[in-house]
Amino acid sequence: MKRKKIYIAYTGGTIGMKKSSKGYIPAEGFLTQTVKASAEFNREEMPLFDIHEYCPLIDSSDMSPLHWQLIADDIKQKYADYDGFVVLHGTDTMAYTASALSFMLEDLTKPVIVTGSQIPLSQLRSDGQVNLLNAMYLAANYPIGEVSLYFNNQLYRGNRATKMHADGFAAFGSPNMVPLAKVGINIELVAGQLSPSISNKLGVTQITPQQIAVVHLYPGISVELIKSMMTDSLKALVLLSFGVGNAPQNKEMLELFNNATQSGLVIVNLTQCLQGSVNMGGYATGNALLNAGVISGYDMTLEACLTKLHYLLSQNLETETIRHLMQDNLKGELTR
Ligand SMILES: NC(=O)C[C@H](N)C(=O)O
Repeated sequence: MKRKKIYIAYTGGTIGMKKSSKGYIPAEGFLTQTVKASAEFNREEMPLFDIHEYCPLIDSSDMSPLHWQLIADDIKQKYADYDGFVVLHGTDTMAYTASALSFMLEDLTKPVIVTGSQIPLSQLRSDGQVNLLNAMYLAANYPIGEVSLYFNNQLYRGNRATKMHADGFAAFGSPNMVPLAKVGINIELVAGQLSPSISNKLGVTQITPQQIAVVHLYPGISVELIKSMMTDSLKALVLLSFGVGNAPQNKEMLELFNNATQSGLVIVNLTQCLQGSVNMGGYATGNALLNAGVISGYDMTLEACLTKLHYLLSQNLETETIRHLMQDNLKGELTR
């Protein structure tokens, strides 16, 4: 059988880093040489691959929407030449990039798997080798036509994943959705669907950086503080509320939200809880937000919500359309 071809977009992250006097920093050429020289990656059962090393390689804390655009455009340019794509990325903002790509890549039928590691390949006990090897293997043999995130034996939907552990190998979870696949002695497809037909056509929606505020409510939070964030250039505000979407019944705050939504600000209600969904009909404290024009983010992760807002706000859509689409399931990012 013809060996599949995988394109590896290597953007940076711990996986290819080396020690320096200031801590780990990206090391040019190191990962590419290591992987190319490794017998394991070149076994017959493995796909053929090309690695495109980005310049400069970055720690993912330095990622921005401009980088999401670079990665999406890169995949589009190479789309017809490869069977699948692996994006090597730092773990810190990996879930944001995976979510952003899931919205930006339109009519995707080939697998795009984002992965990385907690310990660099250059160090003892690195998780980089298994993560990359499995991601490449899955991209070649389990063509799930969506953006996913592979880490520690689990393949998650990209826009459902979130970083859960700062220093453990099980760095990611998907609190509101079962994984697409589990990797053990056998590979088990759970929610993942193999692409019924593969096409070489791919669309990319251009995104631009947007002014979006995130307010994490806490008992006694000052309304003045929230007000200070609501400048004229603000396009959207994500409210991280209590429980099923509740907020203090503070008249001044509700008035502030009401006036803001009436003048076109998109306010999305997400729960601070890691699992479960917003239901503003559950309590009077949530209902008051609904009456102030706040919309539900259902069970989206913050990463999915923020990147979806970037995606929609970049498209010259009417505010009402954005509000409507924010509450629709566009790429499997929410359950309703
Ligand atoms: N494990 C990692 O990759 C963390 C690193 N700081 C990054 O996100 O680039």
